[in-house]
Amino acid sequence: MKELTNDYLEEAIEDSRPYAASGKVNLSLPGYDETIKDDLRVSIITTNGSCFSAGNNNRYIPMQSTSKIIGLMLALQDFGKNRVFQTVGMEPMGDFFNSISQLESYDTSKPFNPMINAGAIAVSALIKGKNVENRFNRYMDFLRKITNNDHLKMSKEVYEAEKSNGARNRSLAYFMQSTGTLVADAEEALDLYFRMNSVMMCCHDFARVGLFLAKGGLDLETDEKLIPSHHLRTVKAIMMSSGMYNSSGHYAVEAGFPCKSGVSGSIIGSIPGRMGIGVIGPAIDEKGNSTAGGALIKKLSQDLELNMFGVDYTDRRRADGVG
Ligand SMILES: NC(=O)CC[C@H](N)C(=O)O
Repeated sequence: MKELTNDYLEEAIEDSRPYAASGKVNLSLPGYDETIKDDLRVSIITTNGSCFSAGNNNRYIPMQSTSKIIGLMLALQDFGKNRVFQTVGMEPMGDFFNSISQLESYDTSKPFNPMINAGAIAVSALIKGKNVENRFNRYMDFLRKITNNDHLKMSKEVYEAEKSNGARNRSLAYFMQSTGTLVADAEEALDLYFRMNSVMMCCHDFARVGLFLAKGGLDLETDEKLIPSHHLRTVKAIMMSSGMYNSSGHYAVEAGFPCKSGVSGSIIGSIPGRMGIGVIGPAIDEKGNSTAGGALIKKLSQDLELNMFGVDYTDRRRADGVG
């Protein structure tokens, strides 16, 4: 096993950076262009509080789909598991995250899971509050506590881009309104969903979210328990089965811990009882996952023996030049 140090992470980044070449930057996001294609950064925070990081950018990027795990936590808090999973399924979809056809084919009363767009929009409708503003404030309060970062905020530019590029998400929302799946008005659910996607975070913040899930849902400053462990377990299980969209099976095998990606090139990883990982690598594959970031996640799993299903000693011997 490799030792987790900043130097090790710098090496791991250089090994993984070439994978950016096979990805594309999501040009619909403000500030995203080819010049950032090779960016790669990682932060790791262990449950005993040690921080490690590497990469030469300290970029704040939109959460995009990594927001789906925060929305799910709030909905679970507000309504409990049974009610949430009456609205949204818990099964992997095996198709693209914004699929329209799958919405009708599985069970017309609910989307496959909360990690795809339709599922997250349905979950947004469940978050309590007297209006969108109030619901979003609850989201931000929770997120600021989780990350211990009071400065987090939404980017207006990203939010405007989400709205103007949101035709596909509107189709999903209005379809769900027609079947009675959405418990709020479609435009309101979408507005909250767009805002949640547009919150800007840095790599350290993403790692903090992973750590929060890994370390029992504690406020990192006060040790106050912010969410019951059984909800965290649900969120991590759903991340494992669906967090990397239709590559989730691949990541379950090759990384072996819960991850959630976003089309901004963000990945949150959570290794229960051990650490949270945040990765930023803006070039993504056709499924919406960071190519260099994904390679890095898999490398970290192997080198640091993070696979929850057991360590592959053959790989270790190979890495050590034995056998
Ligand atoms: N996969 C993602 O990160 C999806 C977020 C994107 N803004 C969308 O709604 O389609």
